[in-house]
Amino acid sequence: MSPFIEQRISKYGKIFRSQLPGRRVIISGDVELNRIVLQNTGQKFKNDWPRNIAGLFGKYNIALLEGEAHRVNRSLYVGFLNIERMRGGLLREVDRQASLILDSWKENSLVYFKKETRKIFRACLSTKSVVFISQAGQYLQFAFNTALKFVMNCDANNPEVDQLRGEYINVSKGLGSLPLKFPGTTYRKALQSRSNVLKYINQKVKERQQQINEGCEGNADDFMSFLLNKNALSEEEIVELLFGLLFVAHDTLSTVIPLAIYFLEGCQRAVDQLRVINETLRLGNFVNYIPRKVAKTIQFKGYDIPSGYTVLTAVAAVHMDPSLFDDPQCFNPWRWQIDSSSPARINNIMLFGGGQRLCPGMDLSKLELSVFIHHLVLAYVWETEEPDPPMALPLIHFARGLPMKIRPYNPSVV
Ligand code: HEM
Repeated sequence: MSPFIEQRISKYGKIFRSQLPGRRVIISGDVELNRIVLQNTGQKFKNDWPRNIAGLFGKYNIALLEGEAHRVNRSLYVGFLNIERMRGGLLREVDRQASLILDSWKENSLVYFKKETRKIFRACLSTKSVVFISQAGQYLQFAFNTALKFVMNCDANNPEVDQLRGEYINVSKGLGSLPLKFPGTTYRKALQSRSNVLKYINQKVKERQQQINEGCEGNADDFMSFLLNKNALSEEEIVELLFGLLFVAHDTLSTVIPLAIYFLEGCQRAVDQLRVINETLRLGNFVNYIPRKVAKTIQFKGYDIPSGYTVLTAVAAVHMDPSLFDDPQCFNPWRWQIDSSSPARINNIMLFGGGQRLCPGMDLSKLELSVFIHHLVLAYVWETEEPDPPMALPLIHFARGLPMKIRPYNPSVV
């Protein structure tokens, strides 16, 4: 078993209550309880958000909103990321961005993401921080550029894009740091970067609002125009919403794409059939657990689940549960085939949460992942240069940036 998979299993039991005084938390790796909790409660542990996350996300972030404010924000996300837009402009954009990245890979070259990343982010990162983001490299570029286009119609060749991406990397590092605001701390840098990005977006929103007022908006089918034309939120809320969407839309996918590539290596049948998305999401366990506040006391399998407690639905434990998935440590995309005798069931996959808070980016994520992998397997054959398994500390990263040797795919040779 790879250390990555071991890490994801060993952290969780089935159901247990935190023994620490004052911590009203139940951690659950039980599929049934997690399904009940995710489907029936939308409430999060609002006031208990770790301070670094609350500070960096801001008070208008959808994950921190409750009640009516959450409903309004969520309906805007869902309204924008609809199926027509996905099939039309979004699919074209994802396709274009994936081709741009993959066309730039040269015959027999070693795609060493750490180096690429160093080049891209030289201006804003220390050597130490390169290790942190090294897994992302070109995937980060792909996911970020795609997101930037549909969030605020900004092109990758815009000179401000590299700078903006660097600022977001700082924000991402801040999420995993201690909330210390002393000069030089990771958290302080992250707050500064958040404020730089907000200033940038604010400026763009003002420019766009003016264009709309003057009737010369052009045909930008992006989230910014969508929000401004809806007139449902204040300018401050719009800026925060754009900041949040840009973050979540690239931070997630730039990690999940290299996970798919990692699991696919040495699994030629899977590459041929490309039924890998569900299996990558199950085994990659990008999200550890999803929190919900218990609304009403219940008894469950001999456990008291008291009102007011937080249940951490340990979705990774469900995904690795041998009673739900045969040989759960094994990357086996065929378990998802309809005629498979294996008990894999799509509703046992909880990576995107559920109920009132089900991830609105779920379909877009699967689209981006599929299109990128589709272009990759049609254009190239790859092997990793040396073992570089993913590690979760707790954010997932590849220590060496998953260096790969690639050559063009030639069906008559392979
Ligand atoms: C593989 C990629 C992704 C994974 C694994 C993922 C996972 C999740 C999870 C677990 C939640 C919490 C759901 C809950 O509380 O029940 C969530 C929420 C959310 N996600 Fe994603 N996500 C991904 C990509 C995206 C993308 C690409 C977007 C935007 C385009 C996005 C936008 C959101 C938003 C706005 C929420 C908050 C929903 C709410 O609180 O109502 N996600 N995501």
